[in-house]
Amino acid sequence: MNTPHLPIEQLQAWALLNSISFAGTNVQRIPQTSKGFGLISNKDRCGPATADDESSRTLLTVPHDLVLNPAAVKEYAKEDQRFRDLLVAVLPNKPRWTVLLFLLVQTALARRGDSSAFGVSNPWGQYIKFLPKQSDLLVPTLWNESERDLLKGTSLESALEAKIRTLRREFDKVREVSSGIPCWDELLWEHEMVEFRDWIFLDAVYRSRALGLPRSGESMVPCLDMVNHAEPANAYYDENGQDEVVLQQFTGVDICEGEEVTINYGADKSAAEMLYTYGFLDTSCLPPKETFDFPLDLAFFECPLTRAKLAVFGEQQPKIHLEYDRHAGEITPDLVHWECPFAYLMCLNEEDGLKFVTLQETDGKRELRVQFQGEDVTERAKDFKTLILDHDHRQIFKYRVVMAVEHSLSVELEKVNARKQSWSHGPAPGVRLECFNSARVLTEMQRQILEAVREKLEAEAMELGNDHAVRKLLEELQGADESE
Ligand SMILES: C[S@@+](CC[C@H](N)C(=O)[O-])C[C@H]1O[C@@H](n2cnc3c(N)ncnc32)[C@H](O)[C@@H]1O
Repeated sequence: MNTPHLPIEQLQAWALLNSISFAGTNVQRIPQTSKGFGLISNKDRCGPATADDESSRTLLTVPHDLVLNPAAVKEYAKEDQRFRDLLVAVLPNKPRWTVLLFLLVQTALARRGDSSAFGVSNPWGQYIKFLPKQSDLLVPTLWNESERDLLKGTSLESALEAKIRTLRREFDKVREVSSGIPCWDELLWEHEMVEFRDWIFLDAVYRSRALGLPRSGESMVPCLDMVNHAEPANAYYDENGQDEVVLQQFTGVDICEGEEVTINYGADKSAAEMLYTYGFLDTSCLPPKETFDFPLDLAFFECPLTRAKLAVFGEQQPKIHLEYDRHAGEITPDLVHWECPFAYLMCLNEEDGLKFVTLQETDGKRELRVQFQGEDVTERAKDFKTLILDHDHRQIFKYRVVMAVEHSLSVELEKVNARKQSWSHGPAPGVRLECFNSARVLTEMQRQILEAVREKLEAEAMELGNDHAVRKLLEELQGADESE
């Protein structure tokens, strides 16, 4: 079901009604781009040389009570008994979830049309009608299956799968709990007013439009969330002495009549993060450090202790973290860096001095502890890279780690390389050009980094292979293979 939309020309009237002031700016569609709407200056503005004259630099002011964040939703719930019941029943365990629940209810009310029977009306009930349509939001959780396939072999493949699983769990819980409350069952489910795709959409909306306010924290601010990203940007947001959210022109920066007003969504965000969060990649201003994670392939170790190792490490899907220092130059093995703390624990066995014990606590609970060379090291489970340094076989352990990480990266590279040819054919039917282009840029960038890390790992394996103990181990393994 679609949410009714309001033409963007009506935004000024909605803003006036809610005491938002645009100071010589207005929201318009940005032509010849896939940006959607943006904020445009209606006049020439010479950037003041100093920060003193705050009011002349102000482009937009939004009252504090329109800011949407978990605290604001809790305030709203104080006035609206039925929503409060829903919140208490669902018991969202993450603050973000509280906001999504609020937006889901506003969506259902907007679709129903007559919301008078359903509690306290809220400006967001109208504002959500100015938000992009689901088909216009290019955040990858909303890409179709063929588009998502393009991200196979990139760091976003497993991140997206995990995210969709989490969203599914959340939505199922909302559905299960709210259908047990008659008024919410009627509004949300009786006429299938909302569905899973709405939950994915609202998550994408909040992720791509929330800003980190200095005092109020992560929040969505109506109208300010119409401002697009640029690097360098010509404006920034802040909270003033009256608790209002203000958009300010940078000192010393001019903005011409008709020019777009922009902010910076985060100078340190990697390409993958930009695509995941906002659905676009701006290759003209990539951050100095590119960082991303890949899952470590646990099957490689064929280890019966895997579950115990994961439990003491405290992660279910440990990652290999990769970094590339873009400012230092082209992508080469000496400018890339890898980390995988779990692999150092994963590569150890009982014969290396690793032991798991369960302790009975005074309250009857049992606790899993890990020992290494006779010492309890549970609190240092993430630091086996250091713990192995005193061991006679440290070079062998490092060799195992390098081989395991190289194997995992090779699996990803194989997936990426398998699709290399298809990029030259352009997007397949049903794949949007913007998604195709973003996926191609991300894939190629990460492929080059993966190749450089793999080269580095090969060099590290070669160096470790010169170690006497490692050579002996390799000869033994080779002997065992030949005798099989
Ligand atoms: C905070 S909203 C900005 C308002 C949005 N353009 C709209 O029409 O509602 C963020 C979204 O705007 C788009 N966007 C912002 N900056 C962009 C840029 N530099 N290039 C392409 N899209 C951009 C992306 O779709 C992003 O998810």
